[in-house]
Amino acid sequence: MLYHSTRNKNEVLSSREAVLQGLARDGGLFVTDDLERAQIDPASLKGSYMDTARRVFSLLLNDYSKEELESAIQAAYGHTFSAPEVTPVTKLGKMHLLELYHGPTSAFKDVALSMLPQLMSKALSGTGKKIMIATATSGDTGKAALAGFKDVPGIGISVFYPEGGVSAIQELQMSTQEGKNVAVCAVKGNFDDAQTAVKKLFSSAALEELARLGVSLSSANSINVGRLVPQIVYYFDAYKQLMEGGVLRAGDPIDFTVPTGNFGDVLAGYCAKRMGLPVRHLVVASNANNVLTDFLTTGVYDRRRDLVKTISPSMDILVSSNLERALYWIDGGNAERTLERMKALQTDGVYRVDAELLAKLQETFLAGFSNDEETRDAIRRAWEDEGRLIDPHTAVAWRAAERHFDPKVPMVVLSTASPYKFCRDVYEAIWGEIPGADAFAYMDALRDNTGVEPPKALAELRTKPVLWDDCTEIAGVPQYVVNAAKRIF
Ligand SMILES: N[C@@H](CCOP(=O)(O)O)C(=O)O
Repeated sequence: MLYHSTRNKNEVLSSREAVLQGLARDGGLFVTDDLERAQIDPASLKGSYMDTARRVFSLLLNDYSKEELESAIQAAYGHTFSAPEVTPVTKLGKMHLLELYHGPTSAFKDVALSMLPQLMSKALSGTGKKIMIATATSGDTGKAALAGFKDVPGIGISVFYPEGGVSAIQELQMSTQEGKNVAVCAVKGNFDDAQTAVKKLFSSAALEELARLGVSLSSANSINVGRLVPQIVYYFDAYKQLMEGGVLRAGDPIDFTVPTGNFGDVLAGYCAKRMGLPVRHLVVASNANNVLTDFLTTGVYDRRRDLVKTISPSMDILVSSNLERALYWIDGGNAERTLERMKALQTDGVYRVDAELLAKLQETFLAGFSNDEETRDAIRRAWEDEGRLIDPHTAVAWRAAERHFDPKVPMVVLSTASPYKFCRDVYEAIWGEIPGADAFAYMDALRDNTGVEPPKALAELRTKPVLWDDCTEIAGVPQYVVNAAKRIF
């Protein structure tokens, strides 16, 4: 399987090269034109999560050897997830919940970020190369990337998160990170600023400075194809679990609702569809930063608005990077038009797609958004009516799913994080404020009121020393990465 940029087809890379490089030189994202050749018959889905992973990886990452993939899969999923199914499907009222938060850092990012370090290490092996990873996070990717890459030989990682723009627990997860090859820094700006700064690194003087140190740059965000591929697995695996549970038969349609920020997770569902999974609709669920709902309704992508801080901070994003891949594919693989749109987004902050392309997008992608009040209401209803404790991002998705639910087609809501990452907002949504309480008092109160135990790694944060309190202006991101590389290598 070969990969090239969404913005031009001239630079062609193998999957291991694309994984190592992260982002194309022209700023585009790596895509393959051969998804339709990578078919998986739903009737053939059986066995464990690792069996499903083997199927998907051997098709999309076929320049890795069978032995390399096997050892990566064992390391990623053999013992790191607390659920035997890795990503179990459970019930939430008349819908299904795909629980993606049983990994080491309690967010769906663990599924891919347990695998990406394996893929990078194997691609690096024997080359003598060193890699510096720069990652922007609105809360979840950062910690999962730090945990995944901690002390991986030949690889360093720096993570940038918006100051005051993540939950207290998310910030502590990152600021207490140990490891000789890591760096964690808040930025004076929002996630979009951080992500733009990281993307610009790939065509900046910092790239040359890193090269002089013998270091190449890469990314652990979902712009890296090595993040996207592992996320395709759980769509197939959810379908398999529903077949095994007698909810559907091979070939029956299925709908998914995905809480969406950078569009990587929902795009993985779209890839699964193109690979033969009978996905009918993918509901794109947003919070008050509803740029995607507007786009999928009107065809106008307009980021010229203020970013709103919400109780679902991981989705506080206005530039959804992976939409670029969806547009490339759905527009028939047209790199020129993708480039034009992305240029317009960069220079004018807006682009429009024509009615034909909008109609094609709407065949698969539906949309819906919730403000914070509606999100709190959904968290409370999930607990009081269904006995399920859900995090704010899952609550946003559940509300959007309710709006698009069709009783004839199973609806799977992606549950992307443990409610304990957002214990204050989750508790307050159900029982109201505890005056003067800190995040851990809310964690305890949530456990006492629900009987649901917090993940051990989150509970242990209360005694961990803070190791990182760096903060930089956005303009300081390149130098921070270079300095981190000098320290690490
Ligand atoms: N929601 C993300 C933002 C980055 O998304 P990614 O999937 O591209 O890494 C986060 O929690 O950091």
